[in-house]
Amino acid sequence: MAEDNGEQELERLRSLEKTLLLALDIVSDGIWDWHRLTGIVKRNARWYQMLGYEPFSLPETVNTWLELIHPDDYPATMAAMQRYLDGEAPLFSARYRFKKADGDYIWLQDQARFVEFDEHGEPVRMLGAHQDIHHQVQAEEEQRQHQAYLEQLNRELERKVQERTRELAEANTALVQQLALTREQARTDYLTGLFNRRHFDQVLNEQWQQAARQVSAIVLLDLDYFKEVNDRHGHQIGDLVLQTIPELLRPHLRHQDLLARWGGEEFILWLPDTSGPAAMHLSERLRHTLAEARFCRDIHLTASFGVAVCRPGDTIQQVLRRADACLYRAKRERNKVAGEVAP
Ligand SMILES: Nc1nc2c(ncn2[C@@H]2O[C@H](COP(=O)(O)OP(=O)(O)OP(=O)(O)O)[C@@H](O)[C@H]2O)c(=O)[nH]1
Repeated sequence: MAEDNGEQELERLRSLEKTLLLALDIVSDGIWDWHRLTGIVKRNARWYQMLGYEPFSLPETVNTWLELIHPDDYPATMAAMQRYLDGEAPLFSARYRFKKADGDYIWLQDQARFVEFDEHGEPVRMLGAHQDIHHQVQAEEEQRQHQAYLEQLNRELERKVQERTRELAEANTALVQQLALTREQARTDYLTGLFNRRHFDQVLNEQWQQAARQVSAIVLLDLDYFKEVNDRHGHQIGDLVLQTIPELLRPHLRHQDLLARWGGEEFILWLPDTSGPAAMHLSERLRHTLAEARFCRDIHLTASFGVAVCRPGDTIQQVLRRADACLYRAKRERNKVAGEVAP
């Protein structure tokens, strides 16, 4: 009776194992079954089919497995197995390339664990399942390459954007510099470096209303007999002399005084917050300075000055006309400062 029960139990277990193997067969592409004591490794027909070998054509040993693993994946696979054997992992799990019958490799996912132990608890049987993940790995690799390509494109784009931004910034700086230069040139007399007549007019117009509330003066300065300098020494020397004028005048001026070339050998000064007598006094100093100066080629030169005071209600033109009239008077004698007769 007891024997019968034992037989039935064995039969039940065999049937259960068959069922489990069938289930494994469904969820995997190949099953391997390693008996530790004999060293035999059984592989099912699907395992051979997956790899393109004739069913059951390879030696049923562990070496068959070891020889078919791609050399590059071998160390990591062995390390995974060692971790499981050492109890560091709950099951053996590794992903590696495996050689097919045609010599190509396919990517496999291999998972296994011990399923039987002897009476001392030592494992005697390991059951494993192979999964063909070749397409999945290929897709992952393609995805990785695509991602790397996109990142490369992105870096390239960023580099180009940076380059373009730098170029634009440089172009912008050059433009700003060019604009500043053009503005500077537009208001500067090219020969003397002084403000030109246009800029003098502009500044005076801008500040006139404010200036009209305080006393100020305009001085016209015209070099005497300058034609003779040109005639005797040539136009280039004449230019040099004209270029020297600002250096001689500037030391006597304040920063708020506006000096400009009015045209030819004529200069103009606007002296804000300056009374008539103060303007006359300054003009005398300037006249004296020019008369004392020695220009190139030991040229002596004098200048005549017309000084007009800005009164409340005056227009610029009125003051300029008066300064011109004074200059006209000074020119009668030359090397002379003429101011307005007090009304
Ligand atoms: N070298 C040079 N000469 C200039 C320039 N602008 C004007 N002149 C000269 O200045 C001279 C002015 O001559 P005039 O108007 O007769 O006056 P002036 O000889 O100074 O005589 P007065 O003003 O009457 O004392 C002319 O010979 C012009 O050619 C310039 O930029 N460079």
